[in-house]
Amino acid sequence: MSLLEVKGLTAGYGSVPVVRDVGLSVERGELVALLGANGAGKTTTLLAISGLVRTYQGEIRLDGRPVGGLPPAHRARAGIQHVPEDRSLFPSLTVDETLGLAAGGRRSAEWVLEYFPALRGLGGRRVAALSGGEQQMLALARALCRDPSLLIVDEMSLGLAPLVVSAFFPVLRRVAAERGCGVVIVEQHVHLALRWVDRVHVMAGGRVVASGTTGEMRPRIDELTSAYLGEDPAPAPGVAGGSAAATVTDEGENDEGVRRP
Ligand SMILES: Nc1ncnc2c1ncn2[C@@H]1O[C@H](COP(=O)(O)OP(=O)(O)OP(=O)(O)O)[C@@H](O)[C@H]1O
Repeated sequence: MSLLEVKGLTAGYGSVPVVRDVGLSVERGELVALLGANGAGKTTTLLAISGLVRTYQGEIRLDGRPVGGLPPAHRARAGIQHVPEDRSLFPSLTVDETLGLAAGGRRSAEWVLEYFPALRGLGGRRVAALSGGEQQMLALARALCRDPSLLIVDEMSLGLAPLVVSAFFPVLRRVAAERGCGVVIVEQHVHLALRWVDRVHVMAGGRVVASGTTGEMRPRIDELTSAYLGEDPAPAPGVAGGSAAATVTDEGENDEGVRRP
């Protein structure tokens, strides 16, 4: 049984469906990328999985349990954590306050900081004073504080340099492997995603038009790019990967050298 199974999902805004008959799955410990050009329906699909937009038809199962009828807060309790495109952090809170609120006093956020050690030195800093990379780290760390079984990350790279983004992938791989959670990422850097994820779903016009393992999709990258994906804002030359703990303290810095296993 897959961790997440989505079948025949039709969802949208008001009375207008914008994604139709979407099917996808995520296994435990797996990184899955949702790729597609602007407006393809990636964000809407993720929002529908989290219960944040209207679903007209279809099935969403988490660990075999139907969650499609549950309100967003119940889906979150069931194990779904969503890092939205805008990260939705509170600018006036400090890093410690943000993580403390997310942990809700139930458990320490200490284990989360092992994945993001750069946040340790920033505990008293307000979100508004963090760099874009640090804010993304905090948004990911906040989501992990709830120990999700499914982590959804929309546009992880938005506003960040490819070098910074490449530092997050090995961390997510480690999280998935060590915590056994599934991770779904919308990523605009197609080549970067293909270097790190296990499986890919390509969306166009509100539908999933291609799916496969990274190994299956890599040889099709040119075909998929010209048909559906548009231009890839390709990673900077020489970006090979990042360390398994995000140490980005400012845009443009990371540890390099760890490749996808
Ligand atoms: N709040 C909304 N109300 C109505 N239509 C919307 C709304 N948000 C998005 N849409 C429309 O839904 C379609 C899919 O948008 P969506 O944001 O899901 O695509 P996307 O693949 O995530 O694109 P991008 O990469 O640009 O974020 C687009 O045509 C978009 O204009």
